[in-house]
Amino acid sequence: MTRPAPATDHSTTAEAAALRLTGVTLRLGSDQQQVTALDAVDLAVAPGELLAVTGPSGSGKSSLLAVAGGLQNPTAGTVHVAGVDLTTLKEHQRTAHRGRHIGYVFQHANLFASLTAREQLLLTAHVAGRLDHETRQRADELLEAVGMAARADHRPDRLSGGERQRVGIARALVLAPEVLLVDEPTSALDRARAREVVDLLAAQTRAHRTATVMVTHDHEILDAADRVLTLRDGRLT
Ligand SMILES: Nc1ncnc2c1ncn2[C@@H]1O[C@H](COP(=O)(O)OP(=O)(O)OP(=O)(O)O)[C@@H](O)[C@H]1O
Repeated sequence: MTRPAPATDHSTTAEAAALRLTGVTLRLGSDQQQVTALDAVDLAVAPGELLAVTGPSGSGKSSLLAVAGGLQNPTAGTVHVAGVDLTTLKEHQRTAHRGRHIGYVFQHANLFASLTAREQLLLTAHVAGRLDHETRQRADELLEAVGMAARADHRPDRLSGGERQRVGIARALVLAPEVLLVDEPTSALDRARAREVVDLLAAQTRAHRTATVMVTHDHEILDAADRVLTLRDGRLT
């Protein structure tokens, strides 16, 4: 399955954005001790764009991913993923929409110990009810693309940290999501592996035209992003 060439123009009109947050505020905690984790955030990410979001500890980075991924409903504002406002959906509809349109890459790859690299991808497809010929083929293509074809039958205990992270990236892409949310992908890796992983993320973002948001503390990888935004006290600048 080939998609059109990546857009070079990342100007994110409402229509073009695969992910769009408008006026998103998230308040957490009790009435007495309320924290504004996100404060009137507006954000639009286009297909094929890698956006890096950085910011100090407690600035709202995890909250941003949780809201963008539909894991947390904002106190105010709208969150459009692939044209649908997640905040208007019922819980089961949101879960279904999330599964269909959003891929996640975590800080640690979070692979199943008993499954091979290929099986990690196939399980994701199976859970989504999409373990068909096309998806199996896509899984093999992705393992090839992330340089893991030769180790597709290895379990995680026989893979390095960087290799596990590569499998995690391939797994996040197996259902061809429009939006890819990435949480500190390099924090467990040495410099060389971190560079490989972020370059791979950038390449896959372009190849698969995902709108990718990567939260990171790691300033050395920011050059791989098309755009860098900073969160401070829940405000995005
Ligand atoms: N469940 C919660 N209840 C109350 N406050 C919370 C809760 N979760 C997070 N917060 C607060 O919301 C703010 C944003 O937290 P968040 O975890 O999004 O920041 P972060 O930038 O991801 O931090 P880090 O880089 O340390 O992971 C912080 O002030 C945090 O203390």
